[in-house]
Amino acid sequence: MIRASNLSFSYGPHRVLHEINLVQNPGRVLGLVGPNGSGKSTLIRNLGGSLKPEAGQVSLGEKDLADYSSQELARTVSMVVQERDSEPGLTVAQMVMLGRTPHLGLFARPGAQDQEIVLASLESVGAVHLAQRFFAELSGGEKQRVLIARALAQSTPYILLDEPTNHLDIRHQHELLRLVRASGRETVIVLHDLNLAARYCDDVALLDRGRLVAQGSADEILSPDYLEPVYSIGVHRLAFQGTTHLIFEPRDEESTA
Ligand SMILES: Nc1ncnc2c1ncn2[C@@H]1O[C@H](COP(=O)(O)OP(=O)(O)OP(=O)(O)O)[C@@H](O)[C@H]1O
Repeated sequence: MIRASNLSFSYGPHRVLHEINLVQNPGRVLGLVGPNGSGKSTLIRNLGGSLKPEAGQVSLGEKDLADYSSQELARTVSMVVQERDSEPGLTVAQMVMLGRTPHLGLFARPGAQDQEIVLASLESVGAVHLAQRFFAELSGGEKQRVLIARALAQSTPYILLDEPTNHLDIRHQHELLRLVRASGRETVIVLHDLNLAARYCDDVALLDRGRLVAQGSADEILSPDYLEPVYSIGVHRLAFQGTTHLIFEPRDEESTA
């Protein structure tokens, strides 16, 4: 279980998260959704410990995040965030091996088991053929899959993903989210695509301008009542083969229709 209690966060003087109370329940994939700038990336970084709350706290399982050592934290939670600066000169295999670092002793070299885990992680994202390529030279979608493989190789009970489907083609978007669900890890995932959230998240938390508007089952939250005021767009729901699909209608079109 991941829990944020009364979490507030500011960049300098600008408060961007206001007293967030959020729970990822065991075994349930939690999606974070909300318009641009609503605070999703900032929140997920607070949940993973790369940003520290200004007030309130985060706990992973029974333990407060602030009580984890950095190595213990790296064995507990992996994060996939938007890669800004690629590590120069690293091959894909070396990049994924970085995920094993928290499990190696001081000065220890990766062993056969680490190599196997790296290979299995690359296999699971369909990227074995890229193993000897330089990471920096990959396409956006290839890089994204390698970053997921690195997080899987980290073998943590918790995984946090910030827009992991960014850059991926439609088949890889679905494959990736299926894989994340099947990995059985406690998962929080930022998604812009509300239809992907409807299909792959059990629960959804909706953010708007740094505040948590609502949290509940995906079915409850991904509905016109919650989405229309936050996104200022018409929302319709359609059931197709047992899955909810959302159809969006810009307000301008509505008024000119
Ligand atoms: N490093 C930073 N320094 C100052 N302000 C920041 C920084 N990063 C984000 N912000 C601001 O914090 C607010 C929340 O940004 P955040 O990236 O968390 O939103 P988001 O919901 O992930 O947005 P998007 O959907 O556009 O990716 C925004 O107003 C943004 O401008």
